[in-house]
Amino acid sequence: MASALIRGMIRAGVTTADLVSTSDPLASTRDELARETGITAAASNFAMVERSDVLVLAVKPQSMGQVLRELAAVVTPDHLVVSIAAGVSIATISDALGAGRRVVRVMPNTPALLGEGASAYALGPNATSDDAAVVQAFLDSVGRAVRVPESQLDAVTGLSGSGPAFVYMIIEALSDGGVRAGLPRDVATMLAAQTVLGSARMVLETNLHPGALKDQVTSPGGTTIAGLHALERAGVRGALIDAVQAAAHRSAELAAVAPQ
Ligand SMILES: NC(=O)C1=CN([C@@H]2O[C@H](COP(=O)(O)OP(=O)(O)OC[C@H]3O[C@@H](n4cnc5c(N)ncnc54)[C@H](O)[C@@H]3O)[C@@H](O)[C@H]2O)C=CC1
Ligand SMILES: O=C(O)[C@@H]1CCC=N1
Repeated sequence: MASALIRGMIRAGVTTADLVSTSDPLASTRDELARETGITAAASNFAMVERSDVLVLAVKPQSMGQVLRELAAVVTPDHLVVSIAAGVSIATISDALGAGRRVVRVMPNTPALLGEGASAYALGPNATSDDAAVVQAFLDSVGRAVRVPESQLDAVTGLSGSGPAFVYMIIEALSDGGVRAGLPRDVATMLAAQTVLGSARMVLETNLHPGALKDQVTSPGGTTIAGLHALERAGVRGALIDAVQAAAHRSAELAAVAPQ
């Protein structure tokens, strides 16, 4: 996820490679990212803190405890700390880093790589309006971003954080449908992906309700209503609601198991 954000931000021109550093205990990971993007690889998290104003914590929730312990001695109120870890609360991060630390919690998603991310963020009690502006600009450069109360971030994680995987599965299944109906795989996958992309843009750019746009496609006694009936019989709406709810629930569970 960090790689997608770094590449997306440099691609958008909101920062330049010489202003970004990465640290990762896996030398191959940090060196490859540095080589491919032109950013600097730091030898340790400690070295990163010394040279940075904004620290983005992009490790697995299960690794956050260790990282926060490493950083506690060196992070000051002069740093803005941005966490993208699912399920790790602002209170957990603030408690580990010490009083007065400026913390923002973000839930991005991987299409940020292409400037099409969907992100939400919440401010910790010491984060300033300038910090909000920095994070908003950083996320706007890689897609759309919205500020929410922290209590909504598990729901965001279930919807847009995990959502790309749900959509990829839908695209793969639509492509299977095309193949089942006789199309070559490459044609089917292109048509499926472009149909999802175009439909998403229709929702965002016409501001019409998705149900109204659905009705525009659906002729009386036609092909679309036959397909919609099959989807309703299979419970697709319920399955997608369950998927988002399950992922949101898991995000809340990670809060309990994450940094110890
Ligand atoms: N993958 C996704 O679509 C999204 C992930 N996230 C969050 O982003 C975070 C990272 O997830 P991924 O990028 O998928 O995982 P990843 O496993 O691809 O990346 C985590 C990186 O952290 C490094 N790392 C481990 N311990 C470290 C330490 N002590 N110091 C510095 N680096 C360390 C690992 O070597 C690895 O390169 C997670 O907390 C996840 O919840 C949030 C939104 C979307
Ligand atoms: O699966 C995960 O835990 C991460 C968080 C959101 C997307 N991927």
